[in-house]
Amino acid sequence: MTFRIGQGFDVHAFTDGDHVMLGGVRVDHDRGVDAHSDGDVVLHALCDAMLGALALGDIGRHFPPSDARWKDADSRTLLRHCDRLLRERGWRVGNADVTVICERPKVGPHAEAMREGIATDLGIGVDDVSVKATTSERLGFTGRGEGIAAQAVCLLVRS
Ligand SMILES: Nc1ccn([C@@H]2O[C@H](COP(=O)(O)O)[C@@H](O)[C@H]2O)c(=O)n1
Ligand SMILES: C[C@@]1(CO)OP(=O)(O)OP(=O)(O)OC[C@H]1O
Repeated sequence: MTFRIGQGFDVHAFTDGDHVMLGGVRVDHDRGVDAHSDGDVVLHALCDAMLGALALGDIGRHFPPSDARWKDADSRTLLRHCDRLLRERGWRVGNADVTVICERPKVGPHAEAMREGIATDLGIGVDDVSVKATTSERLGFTGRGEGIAAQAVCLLVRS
């Protein structure tokens, strides 16, 4: 088999705080997110896409919320762990595409920094990583500003 495809989705509720972690980048905001780790929806969705591509389960299986090791964990650590799992099996991410869904914060000004960090962690080119954003036109939980969501797809190729 030459290719594998995976998709991932993650949500975190907003809570009190002054920043959110998105794609490994600290983004100043008037809310934080409720999470066991740093609550980075971009990296969690991407990890799930990578794991899903090889039918390796999900991040809750690999990094259980019941495990104190992942308390306040930097999600870049989780991403690099998932990358190792793929590479041990002879695969790497060919390209990945992530969409963040929220009214605020604005993601666009931070998208390049996210792409660069993700590309570094995955050992691939920045042109192989896409980070985009959309509002949900004020509809639903993201539209009401109750939480933030991200979805990701990735293609795996033989390393
Ligand atoms: N959190 C967000 C949401 C959107 N953007 C950028 O704004 C554009 C327009 O959003 P619509 O939901 O009205 O389509 C979108 O294409 C993004 O470029 C953003 O940066 N951060
Ligand atoms: C990342 C983990 C780590 O314990 O916890 P959370 O930060 O709460 O994030 P979630 O997206 O719910 O994924 C589950 C866990 O693997």
